[in-house]
Parts: sequence; C-alpha cells; structure tokens
Amino acid sequence: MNTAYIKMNDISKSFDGKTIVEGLSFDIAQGDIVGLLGPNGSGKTTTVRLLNGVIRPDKGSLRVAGLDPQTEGDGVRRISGIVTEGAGLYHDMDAVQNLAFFGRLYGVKNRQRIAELLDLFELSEHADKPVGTFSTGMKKRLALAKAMLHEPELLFLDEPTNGLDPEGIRQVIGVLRKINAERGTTILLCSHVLHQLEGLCRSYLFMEQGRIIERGTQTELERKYLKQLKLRVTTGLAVSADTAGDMTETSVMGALQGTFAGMPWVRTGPEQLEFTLPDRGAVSELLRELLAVTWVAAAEPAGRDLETLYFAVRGGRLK
Ligand SMILES: Nc1ncnc2c1ncn2[C@@H]1O[C@H](COP(=O)(O)OP(=O)(O)OP(=O)(O)O)[C@@H](O)[C@H]1O
Repeated sequence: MNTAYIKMNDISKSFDGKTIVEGLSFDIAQGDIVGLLGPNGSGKTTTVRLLNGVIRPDKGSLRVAGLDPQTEGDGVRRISGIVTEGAGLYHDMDAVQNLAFFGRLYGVKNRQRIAELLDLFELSEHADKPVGTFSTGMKKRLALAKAMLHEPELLFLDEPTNGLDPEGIRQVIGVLRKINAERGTTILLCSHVLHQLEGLCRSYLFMEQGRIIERGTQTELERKYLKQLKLRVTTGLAVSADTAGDMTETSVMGALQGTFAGMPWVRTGPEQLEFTLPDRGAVSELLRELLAVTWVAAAEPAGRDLETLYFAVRGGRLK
C-alpha cells in the first residue's frame, strides 16, 4: 500500500547548466511534520518550489496529494499554503487589507477568518497599521496568517521562525503544533536554525549539495549517529571529588576529569559531572553506583540535540 502524501522520485533540476538538485527521492505521509535541513544553497527552497509547481523538474516524477505539480500546480497551490523568505506582503496596506486581498485570491469570503488569524498570531491590535511599519517578526507572523487563510491541508514553510524573538518563535511553534494536532495539517519546514525545530518535527531530511544525505526521526538518527551517551549528573560526587569509591581524577587544561565505576567524567559545574556512557543501559548502573556513595539530585542526557545530530550526519565532529 502506498500511503505517501508527498512523493518525490528521482527528481533533478538544473539552472543555467548547473545542477541544483539531483536524484531527490523521498516520501512524506499525510499529517507529518518534516524538517528539511541543510546549509545555505543546498537546494531546500528549490525542492519546495518543485513541490508547489512553481518550477518544473528536468527529470523524475513527483506527486503532492495525488496531484502532479508539473501539470496541476494550481491544484497544489489551492490545497497548500506557503511562507517564503520574502513575505510577499503589501507594505502600504494594513494587516486586514493584506489578508482581505489574499483572501479574495484564495476565494476566502469569510471575514471572520481574518479576525481569527490576527488573533491567533497576536496581531489584532496592529490590524489597521501599514505593514511597512511592522517589525520583521510581525511581518513573519502575518505571512503565516496569509498562508493559512484558506485552511490549507499542507504548509510549505521556508525558515518560518527567522527574524522572530524567542516569544514569537514559541508562539509560532505552538500554532503549528495546534493546527497539526487539530486538523492533521501536513507541514514541510526548511530551516537551518535547528534548535527551533526540536520537538516540532517528527522526522528530518538532511540535504547537502542538492542531494538527500540522510533521513529519519530524531530517535532513529540518534541511534545511528550518537553511539555514546553523555549524562549530566548533579551529584555530591562533584563536590567531594577526591573521596569516593574507585574514582580517579586529573585536571586537564583546568577542567577536572576522571573516572567513576569505570565511566569517564568531566566536571561541568560545582555540583555537576558529565559522564560518557557506552549506551543507555549504563545509566541505571551508574546511578546505582553513585547512590551507593553519595546523593544525586538530577540526571539528564546532554549532547543529543538536533544540532549535534546535524553535524554528526554531515560528518562534522561530535561534542
Ligand atoms: N532560478 C534560479 N536560477 C539560478 N540559480 C538558482 C535559481 N534558484 C536557485 N538557484 C541556485 O540553486 C542553489 C540552491 O538554492 P536554494 O535556494 O534551493 O538553496 P537553499 O538550501 O534553500 O538555501 P538557503 O538556506 O540559503 O535558503 C543556489 O546556489 C542558488 O543560487
């Protein structure tokens, strides 16, 4: 059974004789939130433009919600919303006028929808101000509102949180989670601001030089790339570093380090040690050994963030 909602099959595209994407193949299921990650110029935006039918591939086939973007681009654009780098807003019109204008293009007649979206993105009190006077973050939020006017079942978001302050990022991520949970909206996000995607995307596609170099959920990628586990433990052992068990210690470049129960550690705070464990199974063993000799107030994995994974996938060095 083929359940792919978005399907790219061996897609290649060149501009002026230069290959921009090559042999792209991937599937996205309906209702999924997928992060398309890669450095500048790796082909993320080009991939989105191929999917929404703005440009055509030189080779390969693709489907979006059963439509072929090459011949049914209007159909794809009817069921999808897009946010690109340039927000595509009219600066001399106010927020309501912008949404009303684009609403007409999408055939959205319900004026209530505009009020709802302004409220959702906390722009109601700026509704009648010219968009030219908006901050970058406000424009980005209005661009997201514009993309959602016609309640699309699919969203293409190119750097949706760029230019937003931490509060704005949290708000936008919250809205995306909500529409995905309530309406099953499929979301494809391009970004290189990785920590913002953490906890939002269910899986990732890593692009480099126009190719997909890796894909998977965070857990799948962690299993494959992060062989060791770093565990930050707030413990009395960090305080009385020289008295416990079989622990040994040395100071290298000013950082206190040693081993305890055969597991290497470095001191990362007055009450904190960062242990390097061979696998998850060693966590219980370490905590048991620690509790036998001192107190433990907290233990949390470190270095398993998306950025660490990203560099691991790209062949960079691990923390
Ligand atoms: N219409 C075009 N004509 C010529 N070259 C293009 C065109 N569109 C994209 N490119 C080139 O294709 C490459 C990939 O661009 P693309 O915008 O897809 O990358 P990206 O991964 O989205 O980058 P960024 O993270 O900077 O947005 C770049 O070298 C870009 O200059």
